[in-house]
Amino acid sequence: MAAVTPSLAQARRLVVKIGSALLVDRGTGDLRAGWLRALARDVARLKARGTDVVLVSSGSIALGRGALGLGDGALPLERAQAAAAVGQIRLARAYEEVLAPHGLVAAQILVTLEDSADRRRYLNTRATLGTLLGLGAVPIVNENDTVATDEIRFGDNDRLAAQMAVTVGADQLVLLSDVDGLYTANPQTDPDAQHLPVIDAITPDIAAMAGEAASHLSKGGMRTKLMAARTATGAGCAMAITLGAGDNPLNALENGARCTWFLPGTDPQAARKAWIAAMKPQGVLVVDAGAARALSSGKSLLPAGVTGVEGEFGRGDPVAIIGPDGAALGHGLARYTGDEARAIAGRRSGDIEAVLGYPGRAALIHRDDMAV
Ligand SMILES: Nc1ncnc2c1ncn2[C@@H]1O[C@H](COP(=O)(O)OP(=O)(O)O)[C@@H](O)[C@H]1O
Ligand SMILES: N[C@@H](CCC(=O)OP(=O)(O)O)C(=O)O
Repeated sequence: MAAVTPSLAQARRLVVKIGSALLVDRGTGDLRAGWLRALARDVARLKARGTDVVLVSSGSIALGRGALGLGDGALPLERAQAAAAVGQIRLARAYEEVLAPHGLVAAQILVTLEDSADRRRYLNTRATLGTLLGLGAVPIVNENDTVATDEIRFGDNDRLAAQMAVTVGADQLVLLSDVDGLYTANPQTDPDAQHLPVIDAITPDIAAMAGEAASHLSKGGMRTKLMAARTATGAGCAMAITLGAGDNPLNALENGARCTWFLPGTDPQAARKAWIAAMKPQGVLVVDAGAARALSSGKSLLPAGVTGVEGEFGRGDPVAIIGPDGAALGHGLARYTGDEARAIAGRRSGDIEAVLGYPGRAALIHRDDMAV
């Protein structure tokens, strides 16, 4: 079956990566305000037809270095972090200012690699981003450069953007770049390099084209974009690389501007269910017949339907779900600890606050966090 090339017109949830070079004029260190205003028009158009949009934007170091008089040379990590702290305020305000005339609210999200490696933090980030998108806001994501040391840095926003696409369950990720896609070789140095419009599998040949094998010293470029493509497509998200420098690059992409699409083998929901199903359960929830029926029709698991809880598990940990006859029904991520689950098992959701002494979520396992 021939795979269909994605179109931005079909995106339900879109993540767009915007690099420093697009946002900030290298010569003056100033924000490219006209370009950003045009991008905001693209975003407003997408939002108006119901597409959720998350922007992953760098630019904080580039915007902050001038204010601190740090010149335009390479910076040691601690100075880059200092510049980011100054520039991030300006960056967030710039997005707020260009989105506001379209009636759109900007939200700031700062994360590190550690936040996505830790399941609880990942689930919290996912929940907050989901709430923001549900409220119509436009999350603006960057690395939390203050706390990110080398070991816990994404280091480049290509991989951060792919991780965000996975976190929010995006179906499309667009990397706005200084090149209009992947070529058979670096087009800046090889005049015979051929453009590749669609990649349906990242084979060793494709990796070699991006210079992956060349040198561990070479940074950025296509290597991090291929890493991003692996992460995104593995989670069911299509990824495009397209030229970002012109005005309205998202509009241009939708109208057929040259790009490379990396195709996913699955969809985001199926990929997430497979991820949950593959986890080793830390505990067991036994449910009654009514709850078993509710789960098979795609509903969340409420504490009222739980008749037994086994094991010590934390919030966000995977647990097995067992029916009244002992049959394995599936896996899910618990929203309560084992002790909390034992306390609220068999109780109505409205009683949770009285039982625990603090308010909690209505479901013990949300339907999005379940593989049945
Ligand atoms: N096979 C390839 N196809 C396209 N670009 C390549 C390839 N190999 C290396 N490159 C280089 O990667 C660059 C894009 O990476 P980079 O400059 O880091 O992008 P950005 O700043 O947009 O994140 C291109 O301009 C090109 O010089
Ligand atoms: N987080 C930092 C650096 C991120 C960065 O340089 O990313 P990229 O533009 O993808 O190379 C910033 O905002 O300046």
